[in-house]
Amino acid sequence: MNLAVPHAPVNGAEGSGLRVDNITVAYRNGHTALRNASFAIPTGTITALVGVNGSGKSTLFKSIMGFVPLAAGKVEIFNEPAAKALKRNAVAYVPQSEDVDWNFPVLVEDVVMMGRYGHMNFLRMTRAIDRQAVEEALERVGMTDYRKRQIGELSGGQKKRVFLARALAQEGKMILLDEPFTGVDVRTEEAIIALLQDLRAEGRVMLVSTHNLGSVPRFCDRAVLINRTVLAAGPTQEVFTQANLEKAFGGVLRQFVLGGAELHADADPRTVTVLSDDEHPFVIYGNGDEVHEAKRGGKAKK
Ligand SMILES: Nc1ncnc2c1ncn2[C@@H]1O[C@H](COP(=O)(O)OP(=O)(O)OP(=O)(O)O)[C@@H](O)[C@H]1O
Repeated sequence: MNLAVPHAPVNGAEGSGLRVDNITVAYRNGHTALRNASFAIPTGTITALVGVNGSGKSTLFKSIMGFVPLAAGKVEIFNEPAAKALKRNAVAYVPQSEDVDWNFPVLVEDVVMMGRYGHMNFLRMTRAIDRQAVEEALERVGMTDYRKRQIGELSGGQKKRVFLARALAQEGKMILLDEPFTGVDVRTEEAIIALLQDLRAEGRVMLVSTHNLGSVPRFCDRAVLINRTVLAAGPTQEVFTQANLEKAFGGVLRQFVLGGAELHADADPRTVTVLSDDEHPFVIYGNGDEVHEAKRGGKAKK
């Protein structure tokens, strides 16, 4: 297990993407949502951000984006202070659906164009290069046909795609995605995962919060487990273990184990363990060393 420590080394050959160094975030009502949280992730990777409701995932995204102030600690992006990287548009943020006002009357193509604002001058005159970036981004998420639709008229999955397109149009080297799979069907989830994998191949760095535990080992190289602080962070194989998930989720985690005569006709001692916080479960076969993808739509029993 690779417990997060301040200044944890990032993988040798890869560059430093994000370094969260001992941050504490307290809201105005006095609630400390994160305390002494530290982890580091390299470029060219996808990192899962996992934790129970209220564990501080959205707070972490907002503190990286500079939307909430840090009471202590610092965030570095691509080896420079976060504020500097944010100013040069290096970070794109796809917020949780609940954080967006869908009644705001705006066309799909205008939402995607917002990703270009940081590339424009203060008059926000769109240039051919901006229009081309919007077109390419819409094409990449399969939403070209919806460009003239009002954003509020789209389904949950379509809205997510549009916000992904906005992040693409921004050309951010780092993309933060807050629960991109919530409320989307399996096909859209697969499409989003394929897109994230392409972006990883381009050398970008992505931090993705999700409750779909079963999907994490399939597409995330790394995982950060949080509950008001970072409990564990590092490569998925080392960090995304039953013991760490139990630590992160406590009583919220549902678990059932199949073994003995229920599973085998012989004396094979191996078991199937299903862990879920009620989205796609995480299935472990054997003694925890072998990880198998969860069967889609499966639900764990208490
Ligand atoms: N603006 C705010 N003012 C005060 N407290 C807040 C504010 N936003 C969040 N909190 C509190 O901070 C804690 C962390 O919230 P946060 O939204 O970061 O959790 P989360 O892990 O993203 O949860 P979920 O999985 O439900 O989205 C919660 O206890 C929440 O009530």
